[in-house]
Amino acid sequence: MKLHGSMEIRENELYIGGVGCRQIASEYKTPVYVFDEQLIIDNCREYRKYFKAEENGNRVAYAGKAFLPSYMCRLMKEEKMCLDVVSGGELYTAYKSGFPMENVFFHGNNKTREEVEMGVAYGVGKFVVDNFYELDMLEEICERENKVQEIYFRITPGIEAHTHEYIKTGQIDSKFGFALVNGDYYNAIEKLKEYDRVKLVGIHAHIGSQIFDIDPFLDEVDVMMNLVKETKEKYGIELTDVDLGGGIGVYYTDEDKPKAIKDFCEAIIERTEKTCSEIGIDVPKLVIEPGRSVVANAGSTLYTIGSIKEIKDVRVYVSVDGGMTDNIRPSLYHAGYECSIVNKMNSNTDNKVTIAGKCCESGDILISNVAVSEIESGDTLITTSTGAYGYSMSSNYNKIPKPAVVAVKDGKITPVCRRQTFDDLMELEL
Ligand SMILES: Cc1ncc(COP(=O)(O)O)c(C=O)c1O
Ligand SMILES: N[C@@H](CCCC[NH3+])C(=O)O
Repeated sequence: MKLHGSMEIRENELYIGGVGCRQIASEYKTPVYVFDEQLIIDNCREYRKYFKAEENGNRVAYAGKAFLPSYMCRLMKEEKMCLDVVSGGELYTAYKSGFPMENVFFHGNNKTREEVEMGVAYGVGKFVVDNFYELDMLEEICERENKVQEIYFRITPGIEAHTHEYIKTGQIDSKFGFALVNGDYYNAIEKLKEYDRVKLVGIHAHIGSQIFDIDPFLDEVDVMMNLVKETKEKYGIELTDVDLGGGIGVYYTDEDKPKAIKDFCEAIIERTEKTCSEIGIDVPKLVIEPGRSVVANAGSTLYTIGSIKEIKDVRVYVSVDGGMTDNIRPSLYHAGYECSIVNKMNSNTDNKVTIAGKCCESGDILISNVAVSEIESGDTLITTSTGAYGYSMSSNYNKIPKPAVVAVKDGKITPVCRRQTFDDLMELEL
């Protein structure tokens, strides 16, 4: 198992942020998500530095869909990050946490009237407008509220990225954005002539998630810069901002070969400058929206092992006290993970087992055929890289309460979210 960020082994036991994993498990019970705060901070600083946030005024917007308790909103504010939100719930969390609303990008392919009204009332920096329905509604609400709203158009650039079918977004057949091929982007620009409350200042695209190859991002840069030029020439509209979305892949298992944040940012900036100079336009302000690459490796999940079932000549099922309710990604995307027993870090064997969850679904398998040390019931198992799309996609299937979340740094544990109780699960019932 690869050690990320501040992880270290002391006398055969795994420590994160200077805290022993057994201590966390015993104080907070299991399952529990553990976040390495310093690693989140380091990732944000790396992004801001190499994306030239200070130097060029480019912006790095953390994609809150990956993990957004108010703890993250506060941390992102401290780290001078912007925020990408996609729903009223995320927007509300940011607002209540005191996140500066002018640094919020409001996404979503079907924002409701209530959400659009909320965004306008809170004063979000940019609406990333996805479709004609939203554009009309936003103009009408801004007119009523006597406000002017800066917007980006989300476009579908027609770029195929190599990633799981469910997390591709940039291809032509997509529910997101105004397509270029069918002329919808140009029709949307024409529509702006009738409107004076929405002000188009930029374009946005997002080609998918968990992408390792930089080339599709560079193709995206070219499409976007050419569109900036065309929009100016055809319509006289000066687009000052280009938002390239998120999607940079991370390490889950040794099959994944991610690019360093530095290399990714430098390649994007270099290509933008080159293309802009070739086609003769000013370099716009760039925005990127990383989610996974900010928090995935910083998060881990601790479980307690219960039943161990050996089916001779077939498989050994090792069941934990969580599963698809706290990590849906293996069932949904066949995502791979690594694991270890937290107090047997130096004693791995070749014995292969399958780590199963406790849900009433045969597909509730967290990791298949993984080699771990000798396992006993009661051991604490860690799965790493669960920081992105783990807690945020968790559910109460089988009426299983959501785990607690803690952050660790410099030997201290900070509670982030409390564990749900059975009473919480009945709270909505009338
Ligand atoms: C519009 C948009 N921006 C940013 C992201 C964040 O992507 P990732 O977590 O892969 O960096 C996503 C999710 O794929 C997205 O849909
Ligand atoms: N939730 C997905 C990624 C979707 C990204 C959001 N557009 C995952 O866990 O990989």
